[in-house]
Amino acid sequence: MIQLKDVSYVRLGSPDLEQAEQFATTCLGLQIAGSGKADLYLRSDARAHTLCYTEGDPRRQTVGFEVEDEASLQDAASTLDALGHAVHAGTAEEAERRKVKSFIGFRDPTGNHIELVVRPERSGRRYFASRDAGITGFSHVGLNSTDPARDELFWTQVCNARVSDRIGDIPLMRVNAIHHTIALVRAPQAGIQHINHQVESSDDVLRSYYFLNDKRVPIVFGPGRHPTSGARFLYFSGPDGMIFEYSVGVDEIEDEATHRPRQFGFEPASFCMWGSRPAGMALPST
Ligand SMILES: O=C(O)c1cccc(O)c1O
Ligand SMILES: [Fe+2]
Repeated sequence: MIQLKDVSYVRLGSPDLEQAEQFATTCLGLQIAGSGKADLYLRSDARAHTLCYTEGDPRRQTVGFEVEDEASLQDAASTLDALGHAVHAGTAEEAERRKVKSFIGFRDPTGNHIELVVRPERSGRRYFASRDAGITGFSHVGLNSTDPARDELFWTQVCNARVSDRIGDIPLMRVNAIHHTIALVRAPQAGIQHINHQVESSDDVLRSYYFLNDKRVPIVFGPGRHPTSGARFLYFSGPDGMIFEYSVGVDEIEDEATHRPRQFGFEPASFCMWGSRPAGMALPST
């Protein structure tokens, strides 16, 4: 069994790195952590980077998850290989570009690009936001799934994710005590459905709502509150149509051994207990 420790980073292709940098620094509130030939590194917490824009096709989207050590990585490679997933062993140069010791790449059953990494770098300097959005860190991703039931089995039975709750057939899955690190969302093709950063307080969520509105950044859902994790949230869209979420107050699962996933209906009230409706997001809006 592959044991995921945490989500590490997202890599997003973008045809326009300048526009991506502008959005990430002046709207989202990330910190530039440097740039390579065709890479823009961004920080949101103590890690050396949690988001990397790389020049290219915006359909190239990758999520990296941390595993314990080199031996776990080799075990993971064998497990995936035996299950018929083509495994790419990251080269030294590729690992350097990801600021990790080593990694492997593969595709989940939907075709999402996933990387497993060992020893992702942290920074000795504290994260210093380019705009004070109140970000405390990169926390979870929504992943497209062409078959959520099949993909839930992959993430839970092969990667040791645990289902915290379900909305319809969408599982919210954890890999540690945090309510969820991976949410699957039904979609016709692979891709990252949203990228979540935690913020410090509800005030930050609402402040950003007004700030982003002023900046003409499209708000696609919220401000609202998820009945599942309990988090107050705001979703808005960024470069290349990527959706970003701020949220605060995500529950932790107190007792790993006894927690049973709750089933919520696939309806608006399951996504927002305050009555906010998604606009331009693949969620039930009526
Ligand atoms: O936080 C949640 O519970 C949640 C629920 C549905 C969709 C999401 O993106 C979430 O983060
Ligand atoms: Fe989310």
